Amino acid sequence: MISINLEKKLNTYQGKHLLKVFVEMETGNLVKISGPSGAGKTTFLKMIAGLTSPDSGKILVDDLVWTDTSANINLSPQKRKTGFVFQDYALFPNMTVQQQLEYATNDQNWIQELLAFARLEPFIKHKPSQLSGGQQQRLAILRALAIKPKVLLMDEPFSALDFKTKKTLIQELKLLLDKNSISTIIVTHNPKELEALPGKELFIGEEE
Ligand SMILES: Nc1ncnc2c1ncn2[C@@H]1O[C@H](COP(=O)(O)OP(=O)(O)OP(=O)(O)O)[C@@H](O)[C@H]1O
Repeated sequence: MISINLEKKLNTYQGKHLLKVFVEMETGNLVKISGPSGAGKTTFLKMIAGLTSPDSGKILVDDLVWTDTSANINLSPQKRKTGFVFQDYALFPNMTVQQQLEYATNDQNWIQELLAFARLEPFIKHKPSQLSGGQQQRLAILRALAIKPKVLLMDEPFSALDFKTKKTLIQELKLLLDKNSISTIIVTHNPKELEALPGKELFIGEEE
């Protein structure tokens, strides 16, 4: 069970805005987060990853406390082991497909399994600029999964892709998540595009 209850005052160009989110999910399930631009969706993911601190709140992951502001607990990003897939992929431009995965894990069997799953084996010697948008996004997902994350966080992962590539990738992601039972939180502008992925939907909107 994962329980996340966080509050943070955001400094937006329209003034202060209170981001307040409560979500509970079974381990291995998926939650889809949507909401208007600037609502704090990315900030919410960053607080889960430990990259930004909340003003108050608690994060519990399988009985382990990641954050508890009342007890002054805030685990480092390394200790949380979250996988983060960014909107712009954030791949290392000078590393090949294989090197990006080896940077994340030493487990060669797991790397081979991931590469086979994403059909990227023929491209292991390629750098990101030599890959299509869909292949780059597959690689970004594989790299996040390579560390065998406790929670996979995805920030608008499909927004840069065309409709057909998006649809194929979402189907692939569904199989991968089902097979490996990975708890996933995915942010989208457009919840409709994630219809094929079963999971709770949560809207982050205006609070104050
Ligand atoms: N550490 C922080 N402290 C206070 N405010 C912040 C912090 N980080 C971001 N913000 C502000 O919070 C607002 C929301 O940003 P965020 O990127 O989380 O929104 P979003 O919902 O992901 O938007 P988009 O859909 O456009 O990506 C922004 O105005 C930003 O300036």
